Amino acid sequence: RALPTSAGALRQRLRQCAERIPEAEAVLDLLEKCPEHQKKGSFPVIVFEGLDATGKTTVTQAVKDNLNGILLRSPPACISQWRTVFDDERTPIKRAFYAAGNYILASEIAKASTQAPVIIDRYWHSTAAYAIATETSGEVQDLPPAQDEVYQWPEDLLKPDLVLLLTVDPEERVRRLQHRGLEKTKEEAELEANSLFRQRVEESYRRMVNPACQEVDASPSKEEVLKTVLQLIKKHCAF
Ligand SMILES: Nc1ncnc2c1ncn2[C@@H]1O[C@H](COP(=O)(O)OP(=O)(O)O)[C@@H](O)[C@H]1O
Ligand SMILES: Nc1ccn([C@H]2C[C@H](O)[C@@H](COP(=O)(O)OP(=O)(O)O)O2)c(=O)n1
Repeated sequence: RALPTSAGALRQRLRQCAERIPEAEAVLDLLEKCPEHQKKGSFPVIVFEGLDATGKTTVTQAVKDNLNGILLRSPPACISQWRTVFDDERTPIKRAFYAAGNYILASEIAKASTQAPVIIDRYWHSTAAYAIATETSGEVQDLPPAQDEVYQWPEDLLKPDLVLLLTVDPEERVRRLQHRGLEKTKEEAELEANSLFRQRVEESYRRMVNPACQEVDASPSKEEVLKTVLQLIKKHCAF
């Protein structure tokens, strides 16, 4: 399968292409500096997932301000300048890059969660959901069955305390995309053109387990969504 699900597997894949792609060597160097099996600090780690334009950037910023937290994202800033290089590569190499981003992010999370609540814009669930949706075609019924191991969290990757999946109804999502007009990744362009792909990504998010995502209807106003999210955090994360 295209998605490597351990640090060892993704390192091996990056090593195989490092001679041809110098950026892969650079990612490997950064990975090397991250100790394996990172442990969380005592502050909660809260992840926001969802399709493009569901409001992740908006709500993560607001939650960060509200909780005096630290905001992180996957892929992390230290490798995001190489994103365009890997987005143009074959699927297995591209997936290894995003997977590596999550492992590098884990060491940032470990450190930050000793200091303050950590809010994260995309993490493993995004890497998995986009990979699964890209490898299948057609309807959500054609996805791997619900109990398949592709929906499992990697054993050696730091787990968050809470994962909130933001969903908006399709009409509202198109409205938000149109209002924004930022440059989109190739995959996001396809996503817009192909609503079946969008459905497969969202259904894959819903099937993820250990930890599973908790779905939040992000169609209401920014204030309403923030209120709902803060209540969920209060309920699930004692701090
Ligand atoms: N609850 C909301 N109601 C209406 N518009 C919103 C809401 N949340 C975000 N938006 C707008 O929708 C667009 C996409 O939001 P953004 O936070 O960038 O999403 P993402 O990070 O998930 O791609 C932005 O123009 C943003 O201002
Ligand atoms: N942790 C992550 C984050 C993004 N990806 C991939 C999946 C998609 O191809 C894109 C989506 O990223 P994009 O830049 O559109 O995300 P935003 O909505 O701007 O936050 O990146 C990933 O595989 N793993």
